[in-house]
Order: sequence, then C-alpha cells, then structure tokens
Amino acid sequence: MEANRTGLLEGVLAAVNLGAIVVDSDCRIVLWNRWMERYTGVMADETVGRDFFSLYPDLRGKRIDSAIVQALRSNFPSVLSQTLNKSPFPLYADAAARSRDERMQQALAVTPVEVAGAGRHCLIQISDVSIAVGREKLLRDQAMVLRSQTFSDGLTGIANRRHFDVAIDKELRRAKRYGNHLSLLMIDIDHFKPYNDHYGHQQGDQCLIQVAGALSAMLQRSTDLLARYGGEEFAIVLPDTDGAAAYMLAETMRTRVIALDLPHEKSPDSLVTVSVGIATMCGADQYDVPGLINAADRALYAAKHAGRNCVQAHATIVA
Ligand SMILES: Nc1nc2c(ncn2[C@@H]2O[C@H](COP(=O)(O)OP(=O)(O)OP(=O)(O)O)[C@@H](O)[C@H]2O)c(=O)[nH]1
Repeated sequence: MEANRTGLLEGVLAAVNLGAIVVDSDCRIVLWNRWMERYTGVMADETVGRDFFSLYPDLRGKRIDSAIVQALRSNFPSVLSQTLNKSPFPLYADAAARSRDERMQQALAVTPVEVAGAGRHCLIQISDVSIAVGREKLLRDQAMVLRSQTFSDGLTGIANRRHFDVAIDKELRRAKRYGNHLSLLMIDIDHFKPYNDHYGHQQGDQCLIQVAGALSAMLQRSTDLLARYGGEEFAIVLPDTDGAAAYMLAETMRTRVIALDLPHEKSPDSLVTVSVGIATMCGADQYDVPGLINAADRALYAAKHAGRNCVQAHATIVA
C-alpha cells in the first residue's frame, strides 16, 4: 500500500504541468521533477545532491534566495510575482526560444515542507505564465491603440477636438493655480471652400494634412498642443507663453504655411494661406475655457476681416 502511494506520488510529480524543486535544510537539491528536466535540459541525476546555488549562482542575493531562507528558517511561504522577478530560471519553451535566449515567463511559489524524520525542506514551484503575460501585453497594446485613436484626428494624425478640450481645461486650471500665462491660437485656412470646389475634396484633404504637418513640426515644447478644432480650423494651446511670444510664433507659422508653396488659384495670394487669432490670459484673469476660446475666435474673425493671411491678437492681450 505504502509502495503504491510512493509510486502514485512520483507519477503525479512527473506528470504535473509545473516545475518542482525540493531542497533540504542545507539547500541541497533532493527532488527535480520531469518538467524541470524538459525545460532546463538538465536531468534529475545531474542535480540531486548538488547545492542549489552552485547550480544557479546568478540567483544568489536575489529575491528567491531570501524566499528560500525565509521558508527554511522561519517556516514562511512566499509568492514571487512575474512583474517583480522577471524569469529568474533559464527555462526555454523550445530549442528556438533557447537559441534566441528568450526565457519562459515564470511565476514562483516557495513553500516550507516538513518531511517526517528529515526536518524542514523547501519546495520551489515554477509555473509557465507566458500565455497570460502575452495576453496581458496584447490587451495593453490594444488599449493604447484605442486610446490614441480616441484622442487623435483620423485625417491629419494630430490631436482631435476631444483631446483639445481635455488639454485646454487642464492648462487653464494650471495657469490659474500658478499665475502663469496661457495662450491660445486659432488658425484657419483662407478661402478653403473655393479651394475644395476648385481642386476637389481629396486634394483639400491633402492640403489639411500638409498644413497640419508644417504647424506640428514647429512646436518645440512637449506641453504645446496642436489640435484639429473643426473642418479647416486648427487650435494651438501654448502653456507658459505670453502674448508677445505667442504673436511671434503665430507670425512664424503664418509664413511657414506660405513657404509650403501650395498653389491656390482661387485665392488673391494664389497660394494657400492662413489667418491666426490669438488670446492670452494670465493666472489672475477671470477667463474660463469658453471665454478664452471666444476671445481667440474673435481675434481670428478680426484677422479674416483685415484681409486674411495675417495675425490678430485679442485686445486684452497680456504681455
Ligand atoms: N477637404 C476637406 N474639406 C473640409 C473638411 N472639413 C471642412 N472642409 C471644408 O472647409 C470649407 C470651409 O469653408 P468656409 O468655412 O466657408 O471658409 P473659407 O472658404 O475657408 O473662407 P474663409 O475662412 O473666410 O477664408 C468648407 O467647404 C468645408 O466643406 C475636410 O475634412 N476635408
């Protein structure tokens, strides 16, 4: 009966789908199951009787070292997560993974085991969590793609209106809290309806892409944000930027669009041009988001009224 039980236990240990190593109180390996043989390529008769750390010297001083000490000395079990203890054992799913040095993703459990008449031992269990880790990474990547699609404009690739709404709200609060300047630029392509009518909607789209690319390339700070505000209208949020600096940037952007040299037969300038409206606030101002947008919109309207292809700043500009 006892022989049957031992045979059964050996059979189970050989069949389980996880690695099992048992070390004695001197850290000598007393058990090394078939799973370990399969994924390390090292057979049980080469390991049993050897010191665990002479086999894996790299693991000395690592988290598993203290987990084994805690199990043997204090009868204390540990679970080592994959996130904090990246693949400690050199285990490989197959020969190809071994040649690429691509270790199996591992989760470890270190458990004290009392062996009748032989004192305290320690069982190290290793599970292959590669599939779960891979699935988690896939989900994370998909979430990132979805997030970037939610916040970017499908045509031009720059931030969309939703992104703009979040950014302007955040930056306005920040400007108020710290008493900083905040500038908003509204940029509109001139005579874009006749451009579309003359060159066709597809070329109109290409024009939007080129203008967006040129404007985006001119932003230097990571906190500056260019967004597609509406059809042929762009908005730029410029934190910590006073009226004078915003005006200079707006002028440079206007001339940069001219330098794109995009023909526009139906415009008096014969080229694609933009008009720009600027509103600037400083922390103490009583602007809210609609007020700031309204001020920039009115400045843009003034630029259109002044003949287009120019920059106008809102009257209460703060330098
Ligand atoms: N190709 C293209 N055209 C767009 C898109 N969104 C808006 N438009 C066009 O942009 C044009 C905007 O025209 P208007 O608002 O009348 O202004 P405008 O002709 O540019 O005149 P001003 O702004 O006063 O210089 C309309 O014809 C819209 O159809 C888009 O995604 N692609």
